[in-house]
Amino acid sequence: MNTKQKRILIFGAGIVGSIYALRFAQSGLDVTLLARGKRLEALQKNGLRYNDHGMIKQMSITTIGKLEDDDIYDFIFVPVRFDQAESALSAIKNNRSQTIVTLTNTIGYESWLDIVGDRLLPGFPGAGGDMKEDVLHAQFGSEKHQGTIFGEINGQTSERVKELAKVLETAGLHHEIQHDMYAFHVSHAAVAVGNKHFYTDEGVVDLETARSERTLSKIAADIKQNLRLVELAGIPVVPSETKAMGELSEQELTAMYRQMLSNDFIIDVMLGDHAVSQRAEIKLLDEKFHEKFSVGQ
Ligand SMILES: NC(=O)C1=CN([C@@H]2O[C@H](COP(=O)(O)OP(=O)(O)OC[C@H]3O[C@@H](n4cnc5c(N)ncnc54)[C@H](OP(=O)(O)O)[C@@H]3O)[C@@H](O)[C@H]2O)C=CC1
Ligand SMILES: CC(C)(CO)C(=O)C(=O)O
Repeated sequence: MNTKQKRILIFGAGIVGSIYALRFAQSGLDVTLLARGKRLEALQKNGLRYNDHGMIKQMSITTIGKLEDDDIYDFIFVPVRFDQAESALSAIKNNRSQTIVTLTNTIGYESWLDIVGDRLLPGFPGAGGDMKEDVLHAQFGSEKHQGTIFGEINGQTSERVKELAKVLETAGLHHEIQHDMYAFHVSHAAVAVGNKHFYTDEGVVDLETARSERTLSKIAADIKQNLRLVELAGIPVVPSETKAMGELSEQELTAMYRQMLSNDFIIDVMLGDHAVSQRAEIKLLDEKFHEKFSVGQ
């Protein structure tokens, strides 16, 4: 079957889901977007609105609010937050599609496998951004290692892995087939949970506080400690860019984050409107990471 004839569902219309849906639709792929609540209403009323180099544009994309069991897709992408993944997968469980690609932070697959079995193909998004008043502000990573990362849990290059690579190629997207997805996810989470220091009980700290020595030195210390815990558990830190972060001094990591926080796009990703709603994900990921990898476990 031609790649453009493959049916693709994006289950979840947040930032990552919207940007993949947009790119797939722009590339002529057969994509459907599942949304809920106010986001569903907005998509049905205005289409998918997005920022393109300062101009607000709109794309019409087939949007649904409910997935029927016999509505079968070649790939269902699940770009939801870690704290939402189990309920999203449970909502897909009875659908008869065979491949469910998660684009979600995680530190393991046990509960997901319990829900959808070996239909699970874990991945990680190669895109990021923010959503402001229902307008998507996002972009894909510009390097291969920042592309869409995916792979079978057993590391094999299965037919569906090859087919997914073709879909991403058709959409002109960087991607990397990862043979140790678990190591990738755990390594990535070890770094991502450092962002907990950007949160307060009310929301997100301001830019000045985020860039302060006090905040960044806590993030740097956590990242080093977390990556050490991953290695102590006998898990390789991947990719090499993440491993290299663990080898930097705390001062170097602090300087790296300060530099990142001088880029408007990264400021939006880490401290923008969406970061506020991501608090629950980072908190849960941090808790689960430390339950699993604390010294002595
Ligand atoms: N945004 C970014 O810059 C980056 C994100 N990531 C990771 O990618 C993953 C996805 O993130 P992101 O797109 O930002 O998250 P969002 O919160 O923007 O999107 C998740 C979307 O999924 C919807 N959703 C969740 N569960 C269901 C369900 N059961 N039924 C229907 N819709 C559902 C949510 O709806 P509702 O709002 O109603 O809950 C929301 O629209 C996360 O793990 C994140 O850490 C990784 C790198 C960068
Ligand atoms: C940067 C962060 C924490 C925010 O979206 C993220 O989700 C990630 O890279 O894993």
